[in-house]
Amino acid sequence: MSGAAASDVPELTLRAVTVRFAGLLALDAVGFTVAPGTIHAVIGPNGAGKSTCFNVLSGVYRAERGSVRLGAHDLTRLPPHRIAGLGLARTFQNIVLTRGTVADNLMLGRHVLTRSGFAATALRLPRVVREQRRHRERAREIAEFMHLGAVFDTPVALLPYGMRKRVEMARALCMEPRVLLLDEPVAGMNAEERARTSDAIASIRASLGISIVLVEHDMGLVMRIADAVTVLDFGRRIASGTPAEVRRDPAVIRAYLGTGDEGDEGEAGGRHDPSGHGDRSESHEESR
Ligand SMILES: Nc1ncnc2c1ncn2[C@@H]1O[C@H](COP(=O)(O)OP(=O)(O)OP(=O)(O)O)[C@@H](O)[C@H]1O
Repeated sequence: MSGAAASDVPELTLRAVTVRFAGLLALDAVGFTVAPGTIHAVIGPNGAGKSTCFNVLSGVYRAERGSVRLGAHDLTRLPPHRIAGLGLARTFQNIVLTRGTVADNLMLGRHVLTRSGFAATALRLPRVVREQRRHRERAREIAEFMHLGAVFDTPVALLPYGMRKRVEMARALCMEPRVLLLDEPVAGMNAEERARTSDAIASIRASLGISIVLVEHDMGLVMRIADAVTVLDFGRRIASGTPAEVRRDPAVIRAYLGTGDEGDEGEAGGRHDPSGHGDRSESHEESR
């Protein structure tokens, strides 16, 4: 499937981003760069600041200090719809679609790109009908690409959980983003759904050439598909590099296992093995 030309995908850069909630430093001068066309994972134990980072990138939270840039554009003070309009689409961790068919949900994603105004749409002018048809064709193409072609006209409520999460990803792709933010895309999935979604993410990068920023607790997935990893702990960037580099970084191992003192592991709830051999995805399965 065709997507953004590689030259269209700009670098995404966070510089010294600081976010504070009533005195708590959720992000403390965090910076990293997402190279065009790469999968960049942001990992870290619970409460490390990953979601806050995503919310700053998508304009939901505003940085107290620092900046976010997408190529020539300064996103730091822009509202979410302007950021989306510049080509940054996101999925949400806890949203499970329940309404409409797959096609309806994907067409919502096309809404950002629709030119016709309310009156023209209500009057069903020929050019509006043509535009709608074009959007629907593209939505179907994206559905096929995400292995959802067979259920294009099926109500999402009838689909299994893993497929609904893929519909959400397809909806974000329907915005024709240059950067896709995926917030825990495999949380709650069983092993088969995880494998399918992981393949889908890898083919988005390979076929569309867009950048992907990924927050994920499933270390196996991160180690398999990420090109670069930024590790946060208590709001600070403690490491960055390739998956192989960060998995053997002593600061990362300490962060995931607690202080390193014996018997400390139990207390460090939510701290997991960054090696990718044991991950907490099993607990997600239990929680479904
Ligand atoms: N809206 C908010 N108001 C107050 N504190 C917040 C808010 N959002 C996040 N925090 C706090 O900021 C810190 C970072 O939270 P954040 O959700 O970004 O971490 P996380 O790495 O995404 O964690 P998890 O893996 O559990 O989702 C935590 O201490 C959290 O309690």
